[in-house]
Amino acid sequence: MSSCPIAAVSCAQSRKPIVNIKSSNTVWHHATVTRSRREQLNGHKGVVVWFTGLSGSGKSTLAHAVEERLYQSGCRTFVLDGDNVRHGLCADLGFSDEARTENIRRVGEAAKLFVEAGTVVLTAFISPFQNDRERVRALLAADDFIEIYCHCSLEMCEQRDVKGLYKRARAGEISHFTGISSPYEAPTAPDLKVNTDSLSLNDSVELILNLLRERSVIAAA
Ligand SMILES: Nc1ncnc2c1ncn2[C@@H]1O[C@H](COP(=O)(O)OS(=O)(=O)O)[C@@H](OP(=O)(O)O)[C@H]1O
Ligand SMILES: Nc1ncnc2c1ncn2[C@@H]1O[C@H](COP(=O)(O)OP(=O)(O)O)[C@@H](O)[C@H]1O
Repeated sequence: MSSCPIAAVSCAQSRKPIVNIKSSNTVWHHATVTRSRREQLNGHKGVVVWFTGLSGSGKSTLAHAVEERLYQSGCRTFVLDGDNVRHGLCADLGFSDEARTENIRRVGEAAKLFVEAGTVVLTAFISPFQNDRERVRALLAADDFIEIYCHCSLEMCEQRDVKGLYKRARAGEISHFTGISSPYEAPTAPDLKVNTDSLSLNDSVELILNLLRERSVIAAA
């Protein structure tokens, strides 16, 4: 279960938050409808399933395919997707290292709210920096964050070029493009590594669902 929110705030303060907490005269209001009551109602626990990988590595495809399966089995789910979130919550952010760090910080906080709501939230962000991903993990209880590394070679991602962005990045039309002119730090100890350049979509989905069963997020098949 989630830790005391006040403890989470002081923990964030000790880790030097990227955005200073400016609203100092605020007091946490405790809900009577708690996370555990919501989870009881939903029949499953809340969790973050965090997909990371290069553009075109399969994050969105997998997040939505896994969501579909979870939805069909009666789970409360939501996908937070990089492209979509950048149309609203993070519309003010570009692709510098600092902007990506702030993007992931905001998404981590949003994902934490979904977990409090007892939801299985699936996030599809490149999230290229190990520190940023670790900071999100640290926001949550140990069981509440599952990191899935969508592993796919740059060559294959470029070959797929789902949105034509690699071609434009190679032509110099897009700067700071991950894998070309901006770094990607691969996870050193992900909860699961899915090789999307060799596995089928179905097999990849099954791997992830098996992990969710193992972690008791969903009932055994
Ligand atoms: N410069 C640059 N580098 C990488 N990606 C770019 C860039 N410009 C636009 N895009 C599009 O934005 C999507 C990535 O956004 P994210 O929020 O996931 O990025 S990050 O986590 O903050 O690094 C990414 O989506 P995916 O292809 O689904 O990963 C791209 O469609
Ligand atoms: N095992 C797999 N898992 C996910 N996507 C796959 C897999 N095999 C092939 N693909 C294809 O790779 C592409 C991944 O694109 P997308 O999901 O948009 O990536 P990302 O969200 O990481 O940018 C899609 O065209 C998808 O059909």
